[in-house]
Amino acid sequence: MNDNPRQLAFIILREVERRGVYADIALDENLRKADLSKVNRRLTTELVYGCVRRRRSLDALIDQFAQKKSHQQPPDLRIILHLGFYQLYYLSQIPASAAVNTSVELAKTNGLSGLSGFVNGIMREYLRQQEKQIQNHPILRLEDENLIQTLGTLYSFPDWILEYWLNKLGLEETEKLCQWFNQSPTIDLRINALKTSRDTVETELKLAGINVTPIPHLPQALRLSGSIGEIQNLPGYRQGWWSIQDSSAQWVSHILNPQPGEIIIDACAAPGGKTTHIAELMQDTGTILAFDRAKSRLKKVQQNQERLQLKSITTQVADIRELSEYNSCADRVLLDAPCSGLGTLHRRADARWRHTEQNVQELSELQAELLEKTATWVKPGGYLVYATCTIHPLENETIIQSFLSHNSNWEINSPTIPLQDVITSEGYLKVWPHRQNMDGFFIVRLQRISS
Ligand SMILES: C[S@@+](CC[C@H](N)C(=O)[O-])C[C@H]1O[C@@H](n2cnc3c(N)ncnc32)[C@H](O)[C@@H]1O
Repeated sequence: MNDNPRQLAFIILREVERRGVYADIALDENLRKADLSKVNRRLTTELVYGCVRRRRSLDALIDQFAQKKSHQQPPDLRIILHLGFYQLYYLSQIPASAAVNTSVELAKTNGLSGLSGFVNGIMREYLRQQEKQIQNHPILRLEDENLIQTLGTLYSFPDWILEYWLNKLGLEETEKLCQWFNQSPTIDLRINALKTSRDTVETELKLAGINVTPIPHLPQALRLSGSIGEIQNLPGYRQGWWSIQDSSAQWVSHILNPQPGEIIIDACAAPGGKTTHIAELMQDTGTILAFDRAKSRLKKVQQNQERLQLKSITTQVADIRELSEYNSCADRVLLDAPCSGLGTLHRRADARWRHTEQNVQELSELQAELLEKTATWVKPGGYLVYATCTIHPLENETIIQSFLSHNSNWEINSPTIPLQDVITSEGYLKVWPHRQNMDGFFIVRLQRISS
């Protein structure tokens, strides 16, 4: 058992930085084993996600105050300095003395007693500089001559992502997007209209002391803010009144526009956020085939179907590239494609460091292959919705343009929705997070106009 949030954060960060474990998985596993108060759980979570997200900025502080560069420091010491600087630079509620003393303690308890004086010295030097700091001269020193590196140091993103955003959005919007991705994510609910109404859920949540606001233009969406506690304990969860789903993702099934009684294929369905939405929109009539190659994730589709008390979904574990049946048999197909998730960087602290231009390219090839395959399942006159939670064109526009260039029997069927400013002239729905205040998304509806 570990009841020290900083020591636990150190252990988790070591798993993330040195063994490559996903931050959310390492955090969940360790929090489950630990015996922490609610306050200390929150602090551990903040420290882990904060240090992972701000790694580049924290390294820049080490580079600025130590003689050796961050990557030359002993790996455990670097983690301890990240934790210390994160508290000093980003967490105003933690007294500086507590940040320094606990970091020194961390060095001593983790086999780095000989370097505890160095930890103390570097953090006190930071505080001395901070005292001297004049307004408009931030303590984090920026290399003004290179804009991408300046932004990278300040907002902690890799160069290749910043370069793309700068080209696409310009400086002002890029900064807004960086700031947006560096905040903690909000939680949106999608109300199960077959069980209850949005007003009822809103009232019940407010009675339970939760801050909640309806989201404009989306009839089933509510946004929660502030302290929420365990999701499973919120009113209506066990009764299947709602699911957690970001507002952007809720647009996908509305744009698919499934009709009662139809045959729908959800090609990459797990864990079932959109599959269950489709079933709800179809009044739970008709047939929904939900495929996914990940067996354990597909189980969640079944669990969600049971909790929401739906019955029209049939699941099948499959790599869809290997399915030979289903030719021209579906009224509508949803391809919610595997993607880099570059529109949801605020949700996964380490995602910005895991992806590379190379792996976006590889994903793009897989997406093109999945689109060719799933298009064969649609009846003449039927629809296919292609969606991703990335804002990278290689995974979005490029895939669709290439598909249309050699499939003349398909065209874009531009959706009419109340939020018309997110529909481009080509008919794509593109959500930029900092503009619409929701996850970044790309959605397009295609129609098979002839056989
Ligand atoms: C974006 S996620 C789907 C999210 C889901 N639609 C939802 O709303 O909950 C993409 C999914 O594609 C699945 N996948 C990737 N390649 C696949 C393939 N070749 N065949 C079937 N499923 C695949 C992954 O296992 C993953 O669950």
